[in-house]
Amino acid sequence: MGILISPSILNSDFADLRGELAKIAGADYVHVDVMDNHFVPNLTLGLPVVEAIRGASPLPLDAHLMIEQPDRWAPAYAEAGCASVTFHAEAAAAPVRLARELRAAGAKAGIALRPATAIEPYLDLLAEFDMVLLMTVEPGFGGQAFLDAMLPKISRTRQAVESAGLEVRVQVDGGISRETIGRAAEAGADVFVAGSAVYKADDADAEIQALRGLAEQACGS
Ligand SMILES: O=C(CO)[C@H](O)[C@H](O)COP(=O)(O)O
Ligand SMILES: [Fe+2]
Repeated sequence: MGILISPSILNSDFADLRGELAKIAGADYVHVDVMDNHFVPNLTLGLPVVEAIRGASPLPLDAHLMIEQPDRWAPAYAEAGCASVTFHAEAAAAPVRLARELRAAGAKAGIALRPATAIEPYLDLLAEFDMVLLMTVEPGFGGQAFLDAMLPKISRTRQAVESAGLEVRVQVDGGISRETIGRAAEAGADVFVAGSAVYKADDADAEIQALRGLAEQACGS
């Protein structure tokens, strides 16, 4: 299905979001980290800012909701025009019902797992989702080190997707850089969130293309 790069704006300059969005024109998505200070110990932005980002960038939005009660709040992100809405398995009361609501509202539905959450209970539900987001750091902050211990989970997820004949994307989020993207791609990830790596680079778009090249090389596409 091809490699997708979804830069996270978490560590960009929030005082100049329009300028920061313009730097990543060569990306496939804009990854927007919504944190509520309950599910994770950090507070970022919510629906009004997501709506403003949607108006300021032609790229599709990839919303990563690190919030409690996604069953109650997530559909509004689909209705606001996010192309993809991902909620955490640990916070959702009824993940299948919520995924169906997101799809009915016209968004792709994603389910995210913290590093310590096993993928196995969700494998029989894969057809309900367009994407599985495997966190490769503890959610809450950008700039953390990639957890190599997540590589077997990425492989098991990819194997399950393939053996079920599904077209579910496997997204990795946290610590993705030129140093780590190849290992994640080799394990089977095909959507890569990169925050610090992209926004710390002198040329964000060139960094996106470098990351894309390394991922393609690693998975032989
Ligand atoms: O969901 C996240 C944190 O919870 C961010 O998307 C992620 O950390 C991206 O930043 P970086 O590439 O710097 O790790
Ligand atoms: Fe994220």
